[in-house]
Amino acid sequence: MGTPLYISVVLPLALSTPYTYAVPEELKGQMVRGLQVLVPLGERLQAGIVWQVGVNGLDSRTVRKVQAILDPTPVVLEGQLQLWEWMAEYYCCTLGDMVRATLPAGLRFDRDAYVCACYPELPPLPSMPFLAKEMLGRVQLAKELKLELLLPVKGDRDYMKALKHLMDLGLVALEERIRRKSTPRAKIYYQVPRRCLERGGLKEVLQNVKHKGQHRAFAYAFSRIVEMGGATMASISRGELLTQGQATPGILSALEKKGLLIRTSFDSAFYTAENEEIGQLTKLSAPQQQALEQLQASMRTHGVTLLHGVTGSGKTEIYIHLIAKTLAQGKQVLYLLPEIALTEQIIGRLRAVFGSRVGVYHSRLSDSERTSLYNALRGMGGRGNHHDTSSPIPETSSSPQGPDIILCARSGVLLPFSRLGLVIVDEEHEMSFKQSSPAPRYHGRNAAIVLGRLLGVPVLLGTATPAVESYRNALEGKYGLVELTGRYGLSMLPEVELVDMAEARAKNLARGHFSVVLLDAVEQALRDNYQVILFQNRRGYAPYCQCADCGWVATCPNCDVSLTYHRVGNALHCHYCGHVAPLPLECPECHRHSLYLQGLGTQRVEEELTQLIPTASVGRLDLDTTKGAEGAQSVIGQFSDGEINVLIGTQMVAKGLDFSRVRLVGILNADALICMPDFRATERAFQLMAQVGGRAGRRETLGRVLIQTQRPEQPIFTWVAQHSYTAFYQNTIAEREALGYPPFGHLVAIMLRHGKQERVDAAAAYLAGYLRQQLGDMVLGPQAPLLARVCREFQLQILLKIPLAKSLAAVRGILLQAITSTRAQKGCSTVKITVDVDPV
Ligand SMILES: Nc1ncnc2c1ncn2[C@@H]1O[C@H](COP(=O)(O)OP(=O)(O)OP(=O)(O)O)[C@@H](O)[C@H]1O
Ligand SMILES: [Zn+2]
Repeated sequence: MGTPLYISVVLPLALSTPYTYAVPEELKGQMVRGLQVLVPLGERLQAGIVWQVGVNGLDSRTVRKVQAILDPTPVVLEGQLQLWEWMAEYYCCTLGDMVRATLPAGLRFDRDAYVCACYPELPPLPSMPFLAKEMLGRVQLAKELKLELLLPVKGDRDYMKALKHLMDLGLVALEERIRRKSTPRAKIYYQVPRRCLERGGLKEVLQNVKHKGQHRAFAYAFSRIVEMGGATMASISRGELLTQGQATPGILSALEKKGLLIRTSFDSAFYTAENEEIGQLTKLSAPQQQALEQLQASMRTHGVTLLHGVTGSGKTEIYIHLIAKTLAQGKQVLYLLPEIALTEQIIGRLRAVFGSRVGVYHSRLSDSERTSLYNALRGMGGRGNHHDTSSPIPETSSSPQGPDIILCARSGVLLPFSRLGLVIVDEEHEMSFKQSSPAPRYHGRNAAIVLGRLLGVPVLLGTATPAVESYRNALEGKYGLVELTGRYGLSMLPEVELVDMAEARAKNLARGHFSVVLLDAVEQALRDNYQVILFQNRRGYAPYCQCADCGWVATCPNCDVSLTYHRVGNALHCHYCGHVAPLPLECPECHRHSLYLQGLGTQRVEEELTQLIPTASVGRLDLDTTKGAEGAQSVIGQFSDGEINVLIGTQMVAKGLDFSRVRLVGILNADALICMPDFRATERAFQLMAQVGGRAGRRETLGRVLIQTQRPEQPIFTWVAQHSYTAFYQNTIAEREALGYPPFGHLVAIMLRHGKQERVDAAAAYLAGYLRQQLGDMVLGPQAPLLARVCREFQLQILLKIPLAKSLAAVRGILLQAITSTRAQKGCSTVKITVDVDPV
């Protein structure tokens, strides 16, 4: 026996610290950080990640032993572990939260409970309740049964009592077994090699293929891939070839042998095998070239560089040049985007240059595709499921290190990187980079900056409307700053005009929610064969259903919020809990028929517009139309192809879309953006208006933006109209400084929730009192948030406003103690308490 070795292990549970275990002699040589191991916890076995190797000062008699190593190589790399540590500390979450957020399903383990018979032949039995007898009979017959199969409902009390009775008699035993989460079988896809797609390729192939079935199957695959844009990375599923393509497995393998089909395990949305050469890069304009050189210089001296370029200045083109340079050094690029649903355009632009070297990691991928990509990145390409012999992933010729460019929403920062060379955060100002639930409640951009620092990789933030925090960091010299003040080529920033809706109504120059000015502009644009985007940041038809006589408003029974009327289904919906109710025929309070719909949602905009301008062909882009897997893509695609000429949408239409024929952008109700009780309201409103307006006139024709408002005198409209980010910034930063808001202080929001009001009240009062003793007037509240009740739970919020001079780490320490102490109070243990650092 050598000297004992102890390790600490992070378990995917809500535990604040890793647990310590002893390593058996035979496993000692293999212990490294990031390995996945099996350890005992209480009565059960649990998979966990090795956190520290060599923990001192332990008593070998009390420490339990590691049972097994579950994967031969680390599933979490060193850089990831360091990021976990930072995130858990900064965002007040547990390392267990990090495990759950990081590992794809195919690398996680499930626990199953089995009820096993203890005797092959039953001994004479005492008399027992009927339920127990019946249960014993079933177990005895099967020898062992999964617990969930034995109980009619999970945790059913009577059944659990009967089970306990049998266990006490020693007739059955409960056993826990651990197994790898099953991942669905990886699908097989086929691609057509590049040479066949080139001119004349098909003809030549078909001349040389004599077999009729092969002929047909190949022609089918070819035509489908041409339909998909003829890109070499496009792929078609085996299932489709077998059915629509009328192929047989024999035909497919013959075509494969001839090199006419290339087998891959990945959907084209993912990445494919061929290691293609880089396509042609666009030639940068002189200002773009200069910006590129400035960026490169800045990235040598600054960890983070902000590229502030107006809408349509060609930031994406500059990224592409930087990516090409990074790939040329044999390194990877992480490209973060706020919302993966809207990224088809950007994927297309990157694939046009980098082909299959682009990989996309998003929620539409199946568990097995995600696991494959994760494994490929950690250097275990193609063999990710080696434990699961029942479903071998077909061999692919992909490089073992996975794609070189990884396009992803915020969770991309959690992936394993072994040769990262550049991180790009596109549209860095987007507040959707922040995860609000569940923990870790992290900001993707900020986590990316830390990741860059940990790995020694430059981080590039790009946007036309920087977050106030980022711009300040740039002005202060913490970040490098490169600016592009003009659009690419002949394109100019659009002309912005305000429409006074109060005046329009008074003069009878409004129809429904449209001013006549806006209607005329839409008609004119359509007549000239241009396209239009209309922005209204609310989905549904109308946000209120109200009684004109008694003032009653339809509200959600589970949440403190009015119900939104949706035309589709003619019903009232809660946007928070999903509750749906039919539209009442009369007011439930006063029983008169005076109900009317108030307010404006995208469906109503659509309805009014089609009535007012019947020639318009309208598409809608909001959460309701994008729920299906391809929803957003199909609306965006139809608009790109000109099948529709008016696109109506929520903030989704403000995100980096590049359409060549949009001449007009209309903002229907700008006031709804501005009058929000939030210190970030002005920032969000400015960014939204500048971004959505920035979709207009992106080619030669001058674009026009019409903003409808009741209060045109507000300064924000001047900043938007003059495209003056600087004016916006100077005003906003002064206001933030005066009030001590970020970036002049940190905010931490503590939310308490419970089904009973008195429980939340008591817990919040205690917690706030505890915090106030230590932190004084940094503590605000408790107060009811905008939504005092959501999903039948009452909510109270305590806000910490922490000056920059104060150590955030010290405050977090106090906060965690305060929460522990609150949970220990009588009646408070079931109150849910969540902490959100830097909430948005
Ligand atoms: N050097 C170039 N050569 C050819 N086309 C270019 C060049 N630079 C930009 N463009 C074109 O101009 C349009 C706007 O560029 P791009 O989408 O890259 O701008 P952006 O700064 O990313 O815009 P936004 O911030 O509004 O999303 C695109 O259609 C792009 O292809
Ligand atoms: Zn609700």
